[in-house]
Amino acid sequence: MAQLAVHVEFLGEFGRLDPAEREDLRAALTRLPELPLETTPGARDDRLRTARLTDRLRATVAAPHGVRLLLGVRPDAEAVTWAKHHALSVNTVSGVLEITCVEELERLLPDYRKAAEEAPALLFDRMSDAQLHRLGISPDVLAIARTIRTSDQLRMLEHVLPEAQYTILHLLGDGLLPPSGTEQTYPDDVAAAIRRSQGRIALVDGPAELLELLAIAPSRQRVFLHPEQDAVAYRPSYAGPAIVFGGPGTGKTVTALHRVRHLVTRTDLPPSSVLLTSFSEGLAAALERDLAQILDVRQRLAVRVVNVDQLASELVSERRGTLRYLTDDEYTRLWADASRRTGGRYGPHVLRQEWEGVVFAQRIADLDGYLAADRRGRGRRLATTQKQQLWPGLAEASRVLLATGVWTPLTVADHAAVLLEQQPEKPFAHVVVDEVQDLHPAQWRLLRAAVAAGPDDLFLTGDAHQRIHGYRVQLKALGIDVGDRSQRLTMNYRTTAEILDWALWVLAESDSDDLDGGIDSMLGYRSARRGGEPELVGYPTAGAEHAGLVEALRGWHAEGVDWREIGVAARTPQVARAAVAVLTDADVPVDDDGVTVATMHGMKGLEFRRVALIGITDGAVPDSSALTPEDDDPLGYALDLQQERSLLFVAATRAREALRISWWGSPSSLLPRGNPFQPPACS
Ligand SMILES: Nc1ncnc2c1ncn2[C@@H]1O[C@H](COP(=O)(O)OP(=O)(O)OP(=O)(O)O)[C@@H](O)[C@H]1O
Repeated sequence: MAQLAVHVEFLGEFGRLDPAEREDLRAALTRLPELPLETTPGARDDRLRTARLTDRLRATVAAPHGVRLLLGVRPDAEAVTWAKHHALSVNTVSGVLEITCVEELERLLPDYRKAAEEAPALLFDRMSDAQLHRLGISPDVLAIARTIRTSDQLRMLEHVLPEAQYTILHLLGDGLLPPSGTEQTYPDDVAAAIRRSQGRIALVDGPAELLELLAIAPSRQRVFLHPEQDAVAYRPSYAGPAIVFGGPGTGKTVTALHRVRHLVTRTDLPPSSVLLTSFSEGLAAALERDLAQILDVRQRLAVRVVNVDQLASELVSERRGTLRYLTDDEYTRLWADASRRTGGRYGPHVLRQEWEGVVFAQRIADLDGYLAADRRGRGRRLATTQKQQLWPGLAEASRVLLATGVWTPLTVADHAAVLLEQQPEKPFAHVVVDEVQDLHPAQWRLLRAAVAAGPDDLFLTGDAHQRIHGYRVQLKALGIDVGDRSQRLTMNYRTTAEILDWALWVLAESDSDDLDGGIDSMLGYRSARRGGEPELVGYPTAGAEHAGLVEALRGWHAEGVDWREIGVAARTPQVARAAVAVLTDADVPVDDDGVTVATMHGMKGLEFRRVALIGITDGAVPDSSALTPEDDDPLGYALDLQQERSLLFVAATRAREALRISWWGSPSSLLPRGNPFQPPACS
């Protein structure tokens, strides 16, 4: 009987299916050894076959002599097209199996060549064909590599090129790999290459072992890392702080978890010497749960998982006893008072933003300091007289918040930072932070002070496009210099191409800051999967929208979607609460065993099979109370509006397979109309 094998890409896909679908497939896959393998007329490579699994699904299988390698499971016609367009080969340098979308390479080459003729410089100009060949670049990949102008253009080819070759080109393009190689070449023996590709392919003894493998596939942190993620998470050492960017669902959290794993397996570390943190309690709890799955008990002891506010509160209350925090109402009153101190010239929202984002962010103590302050990224420039008018309100806020013994999470973070800055011994040997885009400078100072500067001190992951708490920072100014240790993940494993494209369009502005004074572009983000277009539904009244929501959720459930796999997101807590009441009345479960209903802020870090965004109504989204008045400060208004887009973007990208957006009355002005995006041909 042929040797059975499974590609890890399939294990990832399998893990994302819902339990019922997994069960059906599991049963069908036990028959894989004896299923008839069909060739595809006109196929590029007759070793790529398909096998019918269910009425709707086919397996794609690589079947060189003596091996059956399961590559994926796709709807009938899609599987056949996939098998027709791809080809197998052996990497000449590493000897691993390669899969190339030959059809797409050939389709793109003429246009790429034409564009390259007009380009002043190309990405691999400084390397000879022989050098690239010695690194394992095959002739067909070389042909297209010779037309590439930028790293971003290369990223768009990620799913067209063989994985190992793409990774080499990607590292070369970013200057992370010296252009040396080897003369050794492996022969074109695909069966041997499969046996050699242990990192990406699991060999199994038979159906029983295949089932065992499928049983561990569903856990999110047990994914086999993509080479792009692996290179980042398991790099032996970084000379200083390192940062990883990536769009939603690109595996930043998974990569952060594996970095922690690398740090604790590399050397024996004392208990709690690695800090793994994120900005909210819920996110830290999820990190803690996921980490336990990839570390043994001894390794787990070396890691402290806690959110930034909790860490700060522990450090400060150790010295100051129980801390009294301002309530939300007191905080609102504080800004109303501050506004009065400016003679009502500036509103509470503007004062709060100016104090949190400039005065407190930069530890400014007096008017002279404020007049000299750098306000980059904070909206419009302020004239000296305007700053003088604002100052009494800002000084009043500083007096209450810094001198009266009441606290907010941000003032606690800053105080904790001061305590750690003064202490020569730092509490952690390594600090790993997820979702860094939402941290305030005071929190950054705390994290900087929690670990001595040096190799592998800070490992950061985030996405400026998902910033929903509005603090823009320049890391260098906060003592965190990432130098050239900034990397990007581009493959979205969560969302379908259709949902991602729609969400990117909502974002409207494709570029955002990269926390380092540069730009983080969305160019090159790709989805591993395809699905239906997002559904957009308008209703005449709020009552009708509620009825439509109940009907839609019941429909999803009837199609076999578990209630727990459905998320409903609203812009405000009031809209979310109204939805909970309506769903409860309609006997739709809304609790730990039911549908999750949350605000868009609360959706961060979660993922669901299907998501409904509700109340996306003109006047409600964007939320006018979150916007700086446009007349007061047009640039501040634009920044706030971008943040409202980011909120919609975050909420939309929680959906794995289906997204529904509804409103009543007129739709929100943030919703795109029509859809000019086409998903990539070769996903
Ligand atoms: N290499 C991989 N193979 C298969 N699945 C993966 C891989 N990497 C990540 N995933 C899956 O993709 C999903 C998103 O991963 P993760 O939460 O780490 O992304 P993220 O970049 O942190 O997302 P976001 O910024 O939207 O919160 C998870 O379900 C995860 O298991």
